[in-house]
Amino acid sequence: MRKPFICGNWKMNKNVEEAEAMITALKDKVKAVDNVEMGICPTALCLTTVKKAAEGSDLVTGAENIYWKDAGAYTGEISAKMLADSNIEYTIVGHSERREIFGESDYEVNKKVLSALSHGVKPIVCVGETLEERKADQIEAKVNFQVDSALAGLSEEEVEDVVIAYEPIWAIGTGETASAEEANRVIGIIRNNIRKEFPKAADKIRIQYGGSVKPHNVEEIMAQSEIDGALVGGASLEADSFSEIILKTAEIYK
Ligand SMILES: O=C[C@H](O)COP(=O)(O)O
Repeated sequence: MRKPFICGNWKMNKNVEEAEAMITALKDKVKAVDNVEMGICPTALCLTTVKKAAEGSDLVTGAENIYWKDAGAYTGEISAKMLADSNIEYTIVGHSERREIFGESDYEVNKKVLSALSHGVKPIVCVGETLEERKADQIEAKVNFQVDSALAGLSEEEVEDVVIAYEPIWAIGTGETASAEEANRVIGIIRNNIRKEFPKAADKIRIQYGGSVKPHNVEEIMAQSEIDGALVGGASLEADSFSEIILKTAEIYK
């Protein structure tokens, strides 16, 4: 069985003091959990604070974005090598906000995935369709293209270390979710597509759902057979709501 992964994406929220306080509160609430991988992706400014505050717990830390070069004249960027040097385990790559607001392409997403893996940092690759694409029956074409592009050039072993987050763009921060069955259906499509090129990795790779995951809907989502966790935005900002999501997932996987 794949170990579920519940990961918070704080986006551009929390200063250093708030980050430390939240992790201190969270780690106490989830200290008994051993069957769910738990993580937080804070801003670059708070990465080492979160890492340090999480010491003594099973919480892992991830960046929200990287650039694919190791070092150099790339103002404003951080590299996978820098994350690895600070023992940061994960990085989100290709979040829809980065694709839409900052124009990040599938080509860049692939370069970032390759760079992350080359430094032992696990990428959480976000994919998902817009409402227009959903209405035009293009969900499958869109997510499979994004996943194929992101995984281009990877070995089967490397694919096992990747996490995919299926986040329908229309469900992010809107309070709207894909029904649990629909999320499960699309995630099944993604897994079957991965199976064509990576038959062994397809059953091992974890595919999360993201988009308005909250304490009140997480049980339904996590009860689905293809869904291996959640990438949580808004509800990861408070220790109470995020720990509730983790504890309910742990209960389902008992
Ligand atoms: O990365 C997380 C997603 O964008 C979901 O955000 P949300 O839970 O606030 O809808």
